[in-house]
Amino acid sequence: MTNPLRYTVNCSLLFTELPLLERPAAARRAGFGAVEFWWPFVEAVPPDRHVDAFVTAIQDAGVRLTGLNFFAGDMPGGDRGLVSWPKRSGEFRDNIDVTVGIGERLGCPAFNALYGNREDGHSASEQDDLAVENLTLAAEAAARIDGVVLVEPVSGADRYPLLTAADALSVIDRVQAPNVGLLADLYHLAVNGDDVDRVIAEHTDRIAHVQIADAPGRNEPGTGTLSLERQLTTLAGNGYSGWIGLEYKPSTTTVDSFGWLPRERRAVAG
Ligand SMILES: O=C(O)C(=O)CO
Repeated sequence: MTNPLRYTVNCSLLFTELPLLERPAAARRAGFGAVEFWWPFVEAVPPDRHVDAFVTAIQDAGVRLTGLNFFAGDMPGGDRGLVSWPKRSGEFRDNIDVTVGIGERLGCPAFNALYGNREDGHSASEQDDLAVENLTLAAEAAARIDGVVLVEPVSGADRYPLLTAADALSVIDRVQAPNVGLLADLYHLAVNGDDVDRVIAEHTDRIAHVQIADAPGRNEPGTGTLSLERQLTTLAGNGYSGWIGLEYKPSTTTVDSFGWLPRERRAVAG
């Protein structure tokens, strides 16, 4: 790839060969200077010692944390966030200060608030109204540390209602906070049938974070049919200067899966 973009390793999908706390150092050894994580604990409010161990692992590795997902429920079990869930909204609210607190300790600027699947017994509008309230609370907390809250269209979850960039942007418009932005995962958008080139052409200014994987397969770039190199170059040309999250499932070992990205381009300063 020949663009000036900055890459960050998603240590929830990469380096899963290793215990979670060893992954930041492994990313550093592979030549990267930045990592991102899905919520790294099993509960919304983990014990302080678990939070401290996570913070220390990142500090000791000498990498920066560029993104952290809020608690999103049981992800392996199919949950995709609590933001719009009436029954578990309290857990999301309790989690806001813990997540932003970790961000404050590590200088992390971006927090991904997965929206939540549709739930039986609650109307879509009830869930959407709750999501706006919760995203507003999250945005207020993140603003205290100049952070941004991300809203992400996701594929592969039958009852997750945000599939396209337009779906996420309509939520963001309702929240009306300046620090809520689109997480454009080029893999999820493409798999959901969105017109990724058009999203980039029309909405680069609303994209607060980008993630990539190739499709089909959600493996490293070059394993599928997506035009990731061209799309990242266009994003950069349109003024996107944020991080690119490598959020793919390595088709081989994690270290071998970085073959597509020359080592000298892995840890760009800044
Ligand atoms: O659930 C997923 O696949 C995600 O990308 C969450 O950030």
